Amino acid sequence: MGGPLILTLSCADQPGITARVTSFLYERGCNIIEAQQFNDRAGNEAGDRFFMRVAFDPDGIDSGRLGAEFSDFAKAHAMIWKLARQDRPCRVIIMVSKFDHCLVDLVYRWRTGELSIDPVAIVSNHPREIAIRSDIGEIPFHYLPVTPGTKDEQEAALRDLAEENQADLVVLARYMQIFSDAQARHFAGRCINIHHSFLPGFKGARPYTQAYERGVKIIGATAHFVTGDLDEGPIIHQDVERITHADSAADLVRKGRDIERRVLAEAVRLFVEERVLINGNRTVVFRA
Ligand SMILES: Nc1nc2c(c(=O)[nH]1)N[C@@H](CN(C=O)c1ccc(C(=O)N[C@@H](CCC(=O)O)C(=O)O)cc1)CN2
Repeated sequence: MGGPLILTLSCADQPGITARVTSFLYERGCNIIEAQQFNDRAGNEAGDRFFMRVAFDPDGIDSGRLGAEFSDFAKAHAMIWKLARQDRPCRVIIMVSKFDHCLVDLVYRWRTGELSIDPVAIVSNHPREIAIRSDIGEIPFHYLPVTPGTKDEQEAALRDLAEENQADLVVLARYMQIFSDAQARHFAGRCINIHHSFLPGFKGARPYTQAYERGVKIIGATAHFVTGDLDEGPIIHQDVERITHADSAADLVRKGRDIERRVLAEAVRLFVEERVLINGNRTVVFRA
């Protein structure tokens, strides 16, 4: 019998829903470790939306049987839900173009046991000697070059790689090619990008140049889910740093690297721990 399970769900808000979910677990001998919920009263046309994350010890019940019984419960409440094992590492494909600082940071946090991930592949649209300047050890590297004429094939190759490796998550760690709408839809909710600006400011290419020319006093980074709309996916995590008039564009790039690394790592941790729920074009993040 494995360790704790994590149940995440969303549904139309309804009186007593929290009690019904916790009672469902209690009646099957489960012991709740952590529970958080949020009721989005943002005035959606469909009404208030309820979100919940429950970590629990299944104790006596088999997770397969629990899932089957919860499936009936979820149908009765029109829930979107997921049941995951807390101790199962998240199988991750990490994609990179020419700047590997975020990639190397994720690999370090994996090697030290900080991030519960299993990096099943590293993918770049550039050859290994261009894309990777650091030791990535035994992680398989896949060179997937792309041109406008080969984009369909290159994207199909990524889908095949994700399927073959049963990847749970694709991380765009400064991967600088735009996913087609179809590719973004294929990986909806399981592809995270690190954008090197404090969105919604400075979308698109070369955000540090844009920021320098605008004369900003703060720079930032944003980790978000990838959608067909460039740099407009639901935001997971952001952070910023102050800069001054004396900082050059190169200084912004240098100072930005540290922000990008920590923002992406935190977003991956939140995803791995099933703490991020998508709420339209926003997220609900149940932080520890
Ligand atoms: N469908 C999506 N694909 C990608 C997203 C996204 O949000 N939705 N994020 C990007 C990463 N990114 C910023 O974080 C980004 C990448 C590329 C560009 C861009 O304009 N690229 C040019 C070429 C630039 C170059 O080669 O240096 C282009 O493709 O025409 C802007 C932002 C990853 N993919």
